[in-house]
Amino acid sequence: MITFESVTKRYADGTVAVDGLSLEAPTGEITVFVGPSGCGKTTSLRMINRMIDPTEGRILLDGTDVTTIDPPTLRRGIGYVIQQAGLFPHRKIVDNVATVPFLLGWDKRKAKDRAMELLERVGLDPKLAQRYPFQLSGGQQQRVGVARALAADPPVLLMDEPFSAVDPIVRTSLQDELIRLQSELQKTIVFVTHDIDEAIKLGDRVAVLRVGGKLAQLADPRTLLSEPADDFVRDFLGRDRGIRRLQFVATDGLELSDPADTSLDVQDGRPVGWRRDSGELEPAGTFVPGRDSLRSALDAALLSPSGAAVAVDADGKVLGVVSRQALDKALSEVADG
Ligand SMILES: Nc1ncnc2c1ncn2[C@@H]1O[C@H](COP(=O)(O)OP(=O)(O)OP(=O)(O)O)[C@@H](O)[C@H]1O
Repeated sequence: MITFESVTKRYADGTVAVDGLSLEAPTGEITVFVGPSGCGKTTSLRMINRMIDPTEGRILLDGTDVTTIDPPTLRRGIGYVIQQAGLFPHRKIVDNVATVPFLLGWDKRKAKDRAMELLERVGLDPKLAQRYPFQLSGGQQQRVGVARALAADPPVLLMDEPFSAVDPIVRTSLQDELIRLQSELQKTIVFVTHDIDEAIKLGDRVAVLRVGGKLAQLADPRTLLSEPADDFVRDFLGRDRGIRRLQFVATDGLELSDPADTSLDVQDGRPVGWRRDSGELEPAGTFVPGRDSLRSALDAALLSPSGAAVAVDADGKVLGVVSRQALDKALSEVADG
C-alpha cells in the first residue's frame, strides 16, 4: 500500500504543485490520479519513486517512509512507464526489456528469456524482439514500455499518461490489455491521466485533483459518477454522466423473454436478425448478461429496430430477449438509486 500523508510540494519558484495531499493507494489495486493540466498529477507520482521529494508530509510504501530508502533500492521495486515509452533508441526491443533484470545481476540468458516471456505477455509478436524502437508503431512501443517496467516483477507500477500519445483505437486496446494483465498480476498501480473516461475505465479508485494540487474527491468510479463531491468534479466528469453510470450496473437480473414469442430469427442457436413483416432482416444488437453492463444492453436495444436487446452467452448463443419494458424497469430502478 502507498500512503500519502499531508504531502505538499512547493517548487523553488514558490509554485505549490501539491497541497496537503492525503490518500491511500491500496495493494493490488489501480489508483488513478486525474485532473486538468498542471494540477500536480506527475509531481505526486514522482514523489513515490523519489524523482521528486516532498516539501512537507510523508509518503509511505507498506508503512516505510520512502525518503528513508535510497532511490536505487526503492526503484528496484517500482516499475515506471511514461508517455511515448522512453525506450533506449539504440537497443533492440529484447534488450530494452532485459535491461533492468540484467542490471540486477541476472545472467544474460535468463534476462533475455524473461524479456521474451514478457513481450508475449503484453501481446507483442516475438518477431519484434530483434527490432529497434523506431521500427515499431507508437502502440507497440507502449507495450514494450509496459513489458520493460514489469521485467523485474516489481510489486508497484507507476504509469504517467502511458497511453496518451496513441490513437483512440490503439489506446482502447492498450487499456483492455492493462486490465487483463492486472487481473493476472495484481500489482499496486498508480496511473496518471487527464482523461476522465480512461480514469473511470481503469481505476479501482479515482483521485480527482484540482489545480493547486488539492484533492477534490477520492472514490470508486461508480460513486464518482453518481455522487460527485462538488461542481468542479461534476464539470470535470462532463456530459452523459447518467448514461456512463450504467456501465457499472449489472445485467444478470434482467428479465428474459422467450425468443419464440418475438420476431427474432434464430439459426443454430444464434441470432440472425429481426424479421420484419416484409420479410427483411434487421440487425439484432446483443449483449452477454453478467459480463456486459446495462449500458451495453441499452446500446444493443437501441441498435435494434424493435427496441429489444438479445441476450447471448459467451459463445454467441441466444439466451433470451430483453424487451423494452424489461429495460425500462431496470432503468427506473437505477434512477431510483
Ligand atoms: N520543476 C518545476 N519548477 C517549478 N514548477 C514546476 C516544476 N515542475 C512542475 N511545476 C509546476 O507544478 C504544477 C504541477 O505540475 P505537474 O507536472 O505535477 O502537473 P500535471 O497535473 O502532471 O500536469 P500535466 O497534465 O499538464 O502534465 C504546475 O503548475 C507546473 O507548472
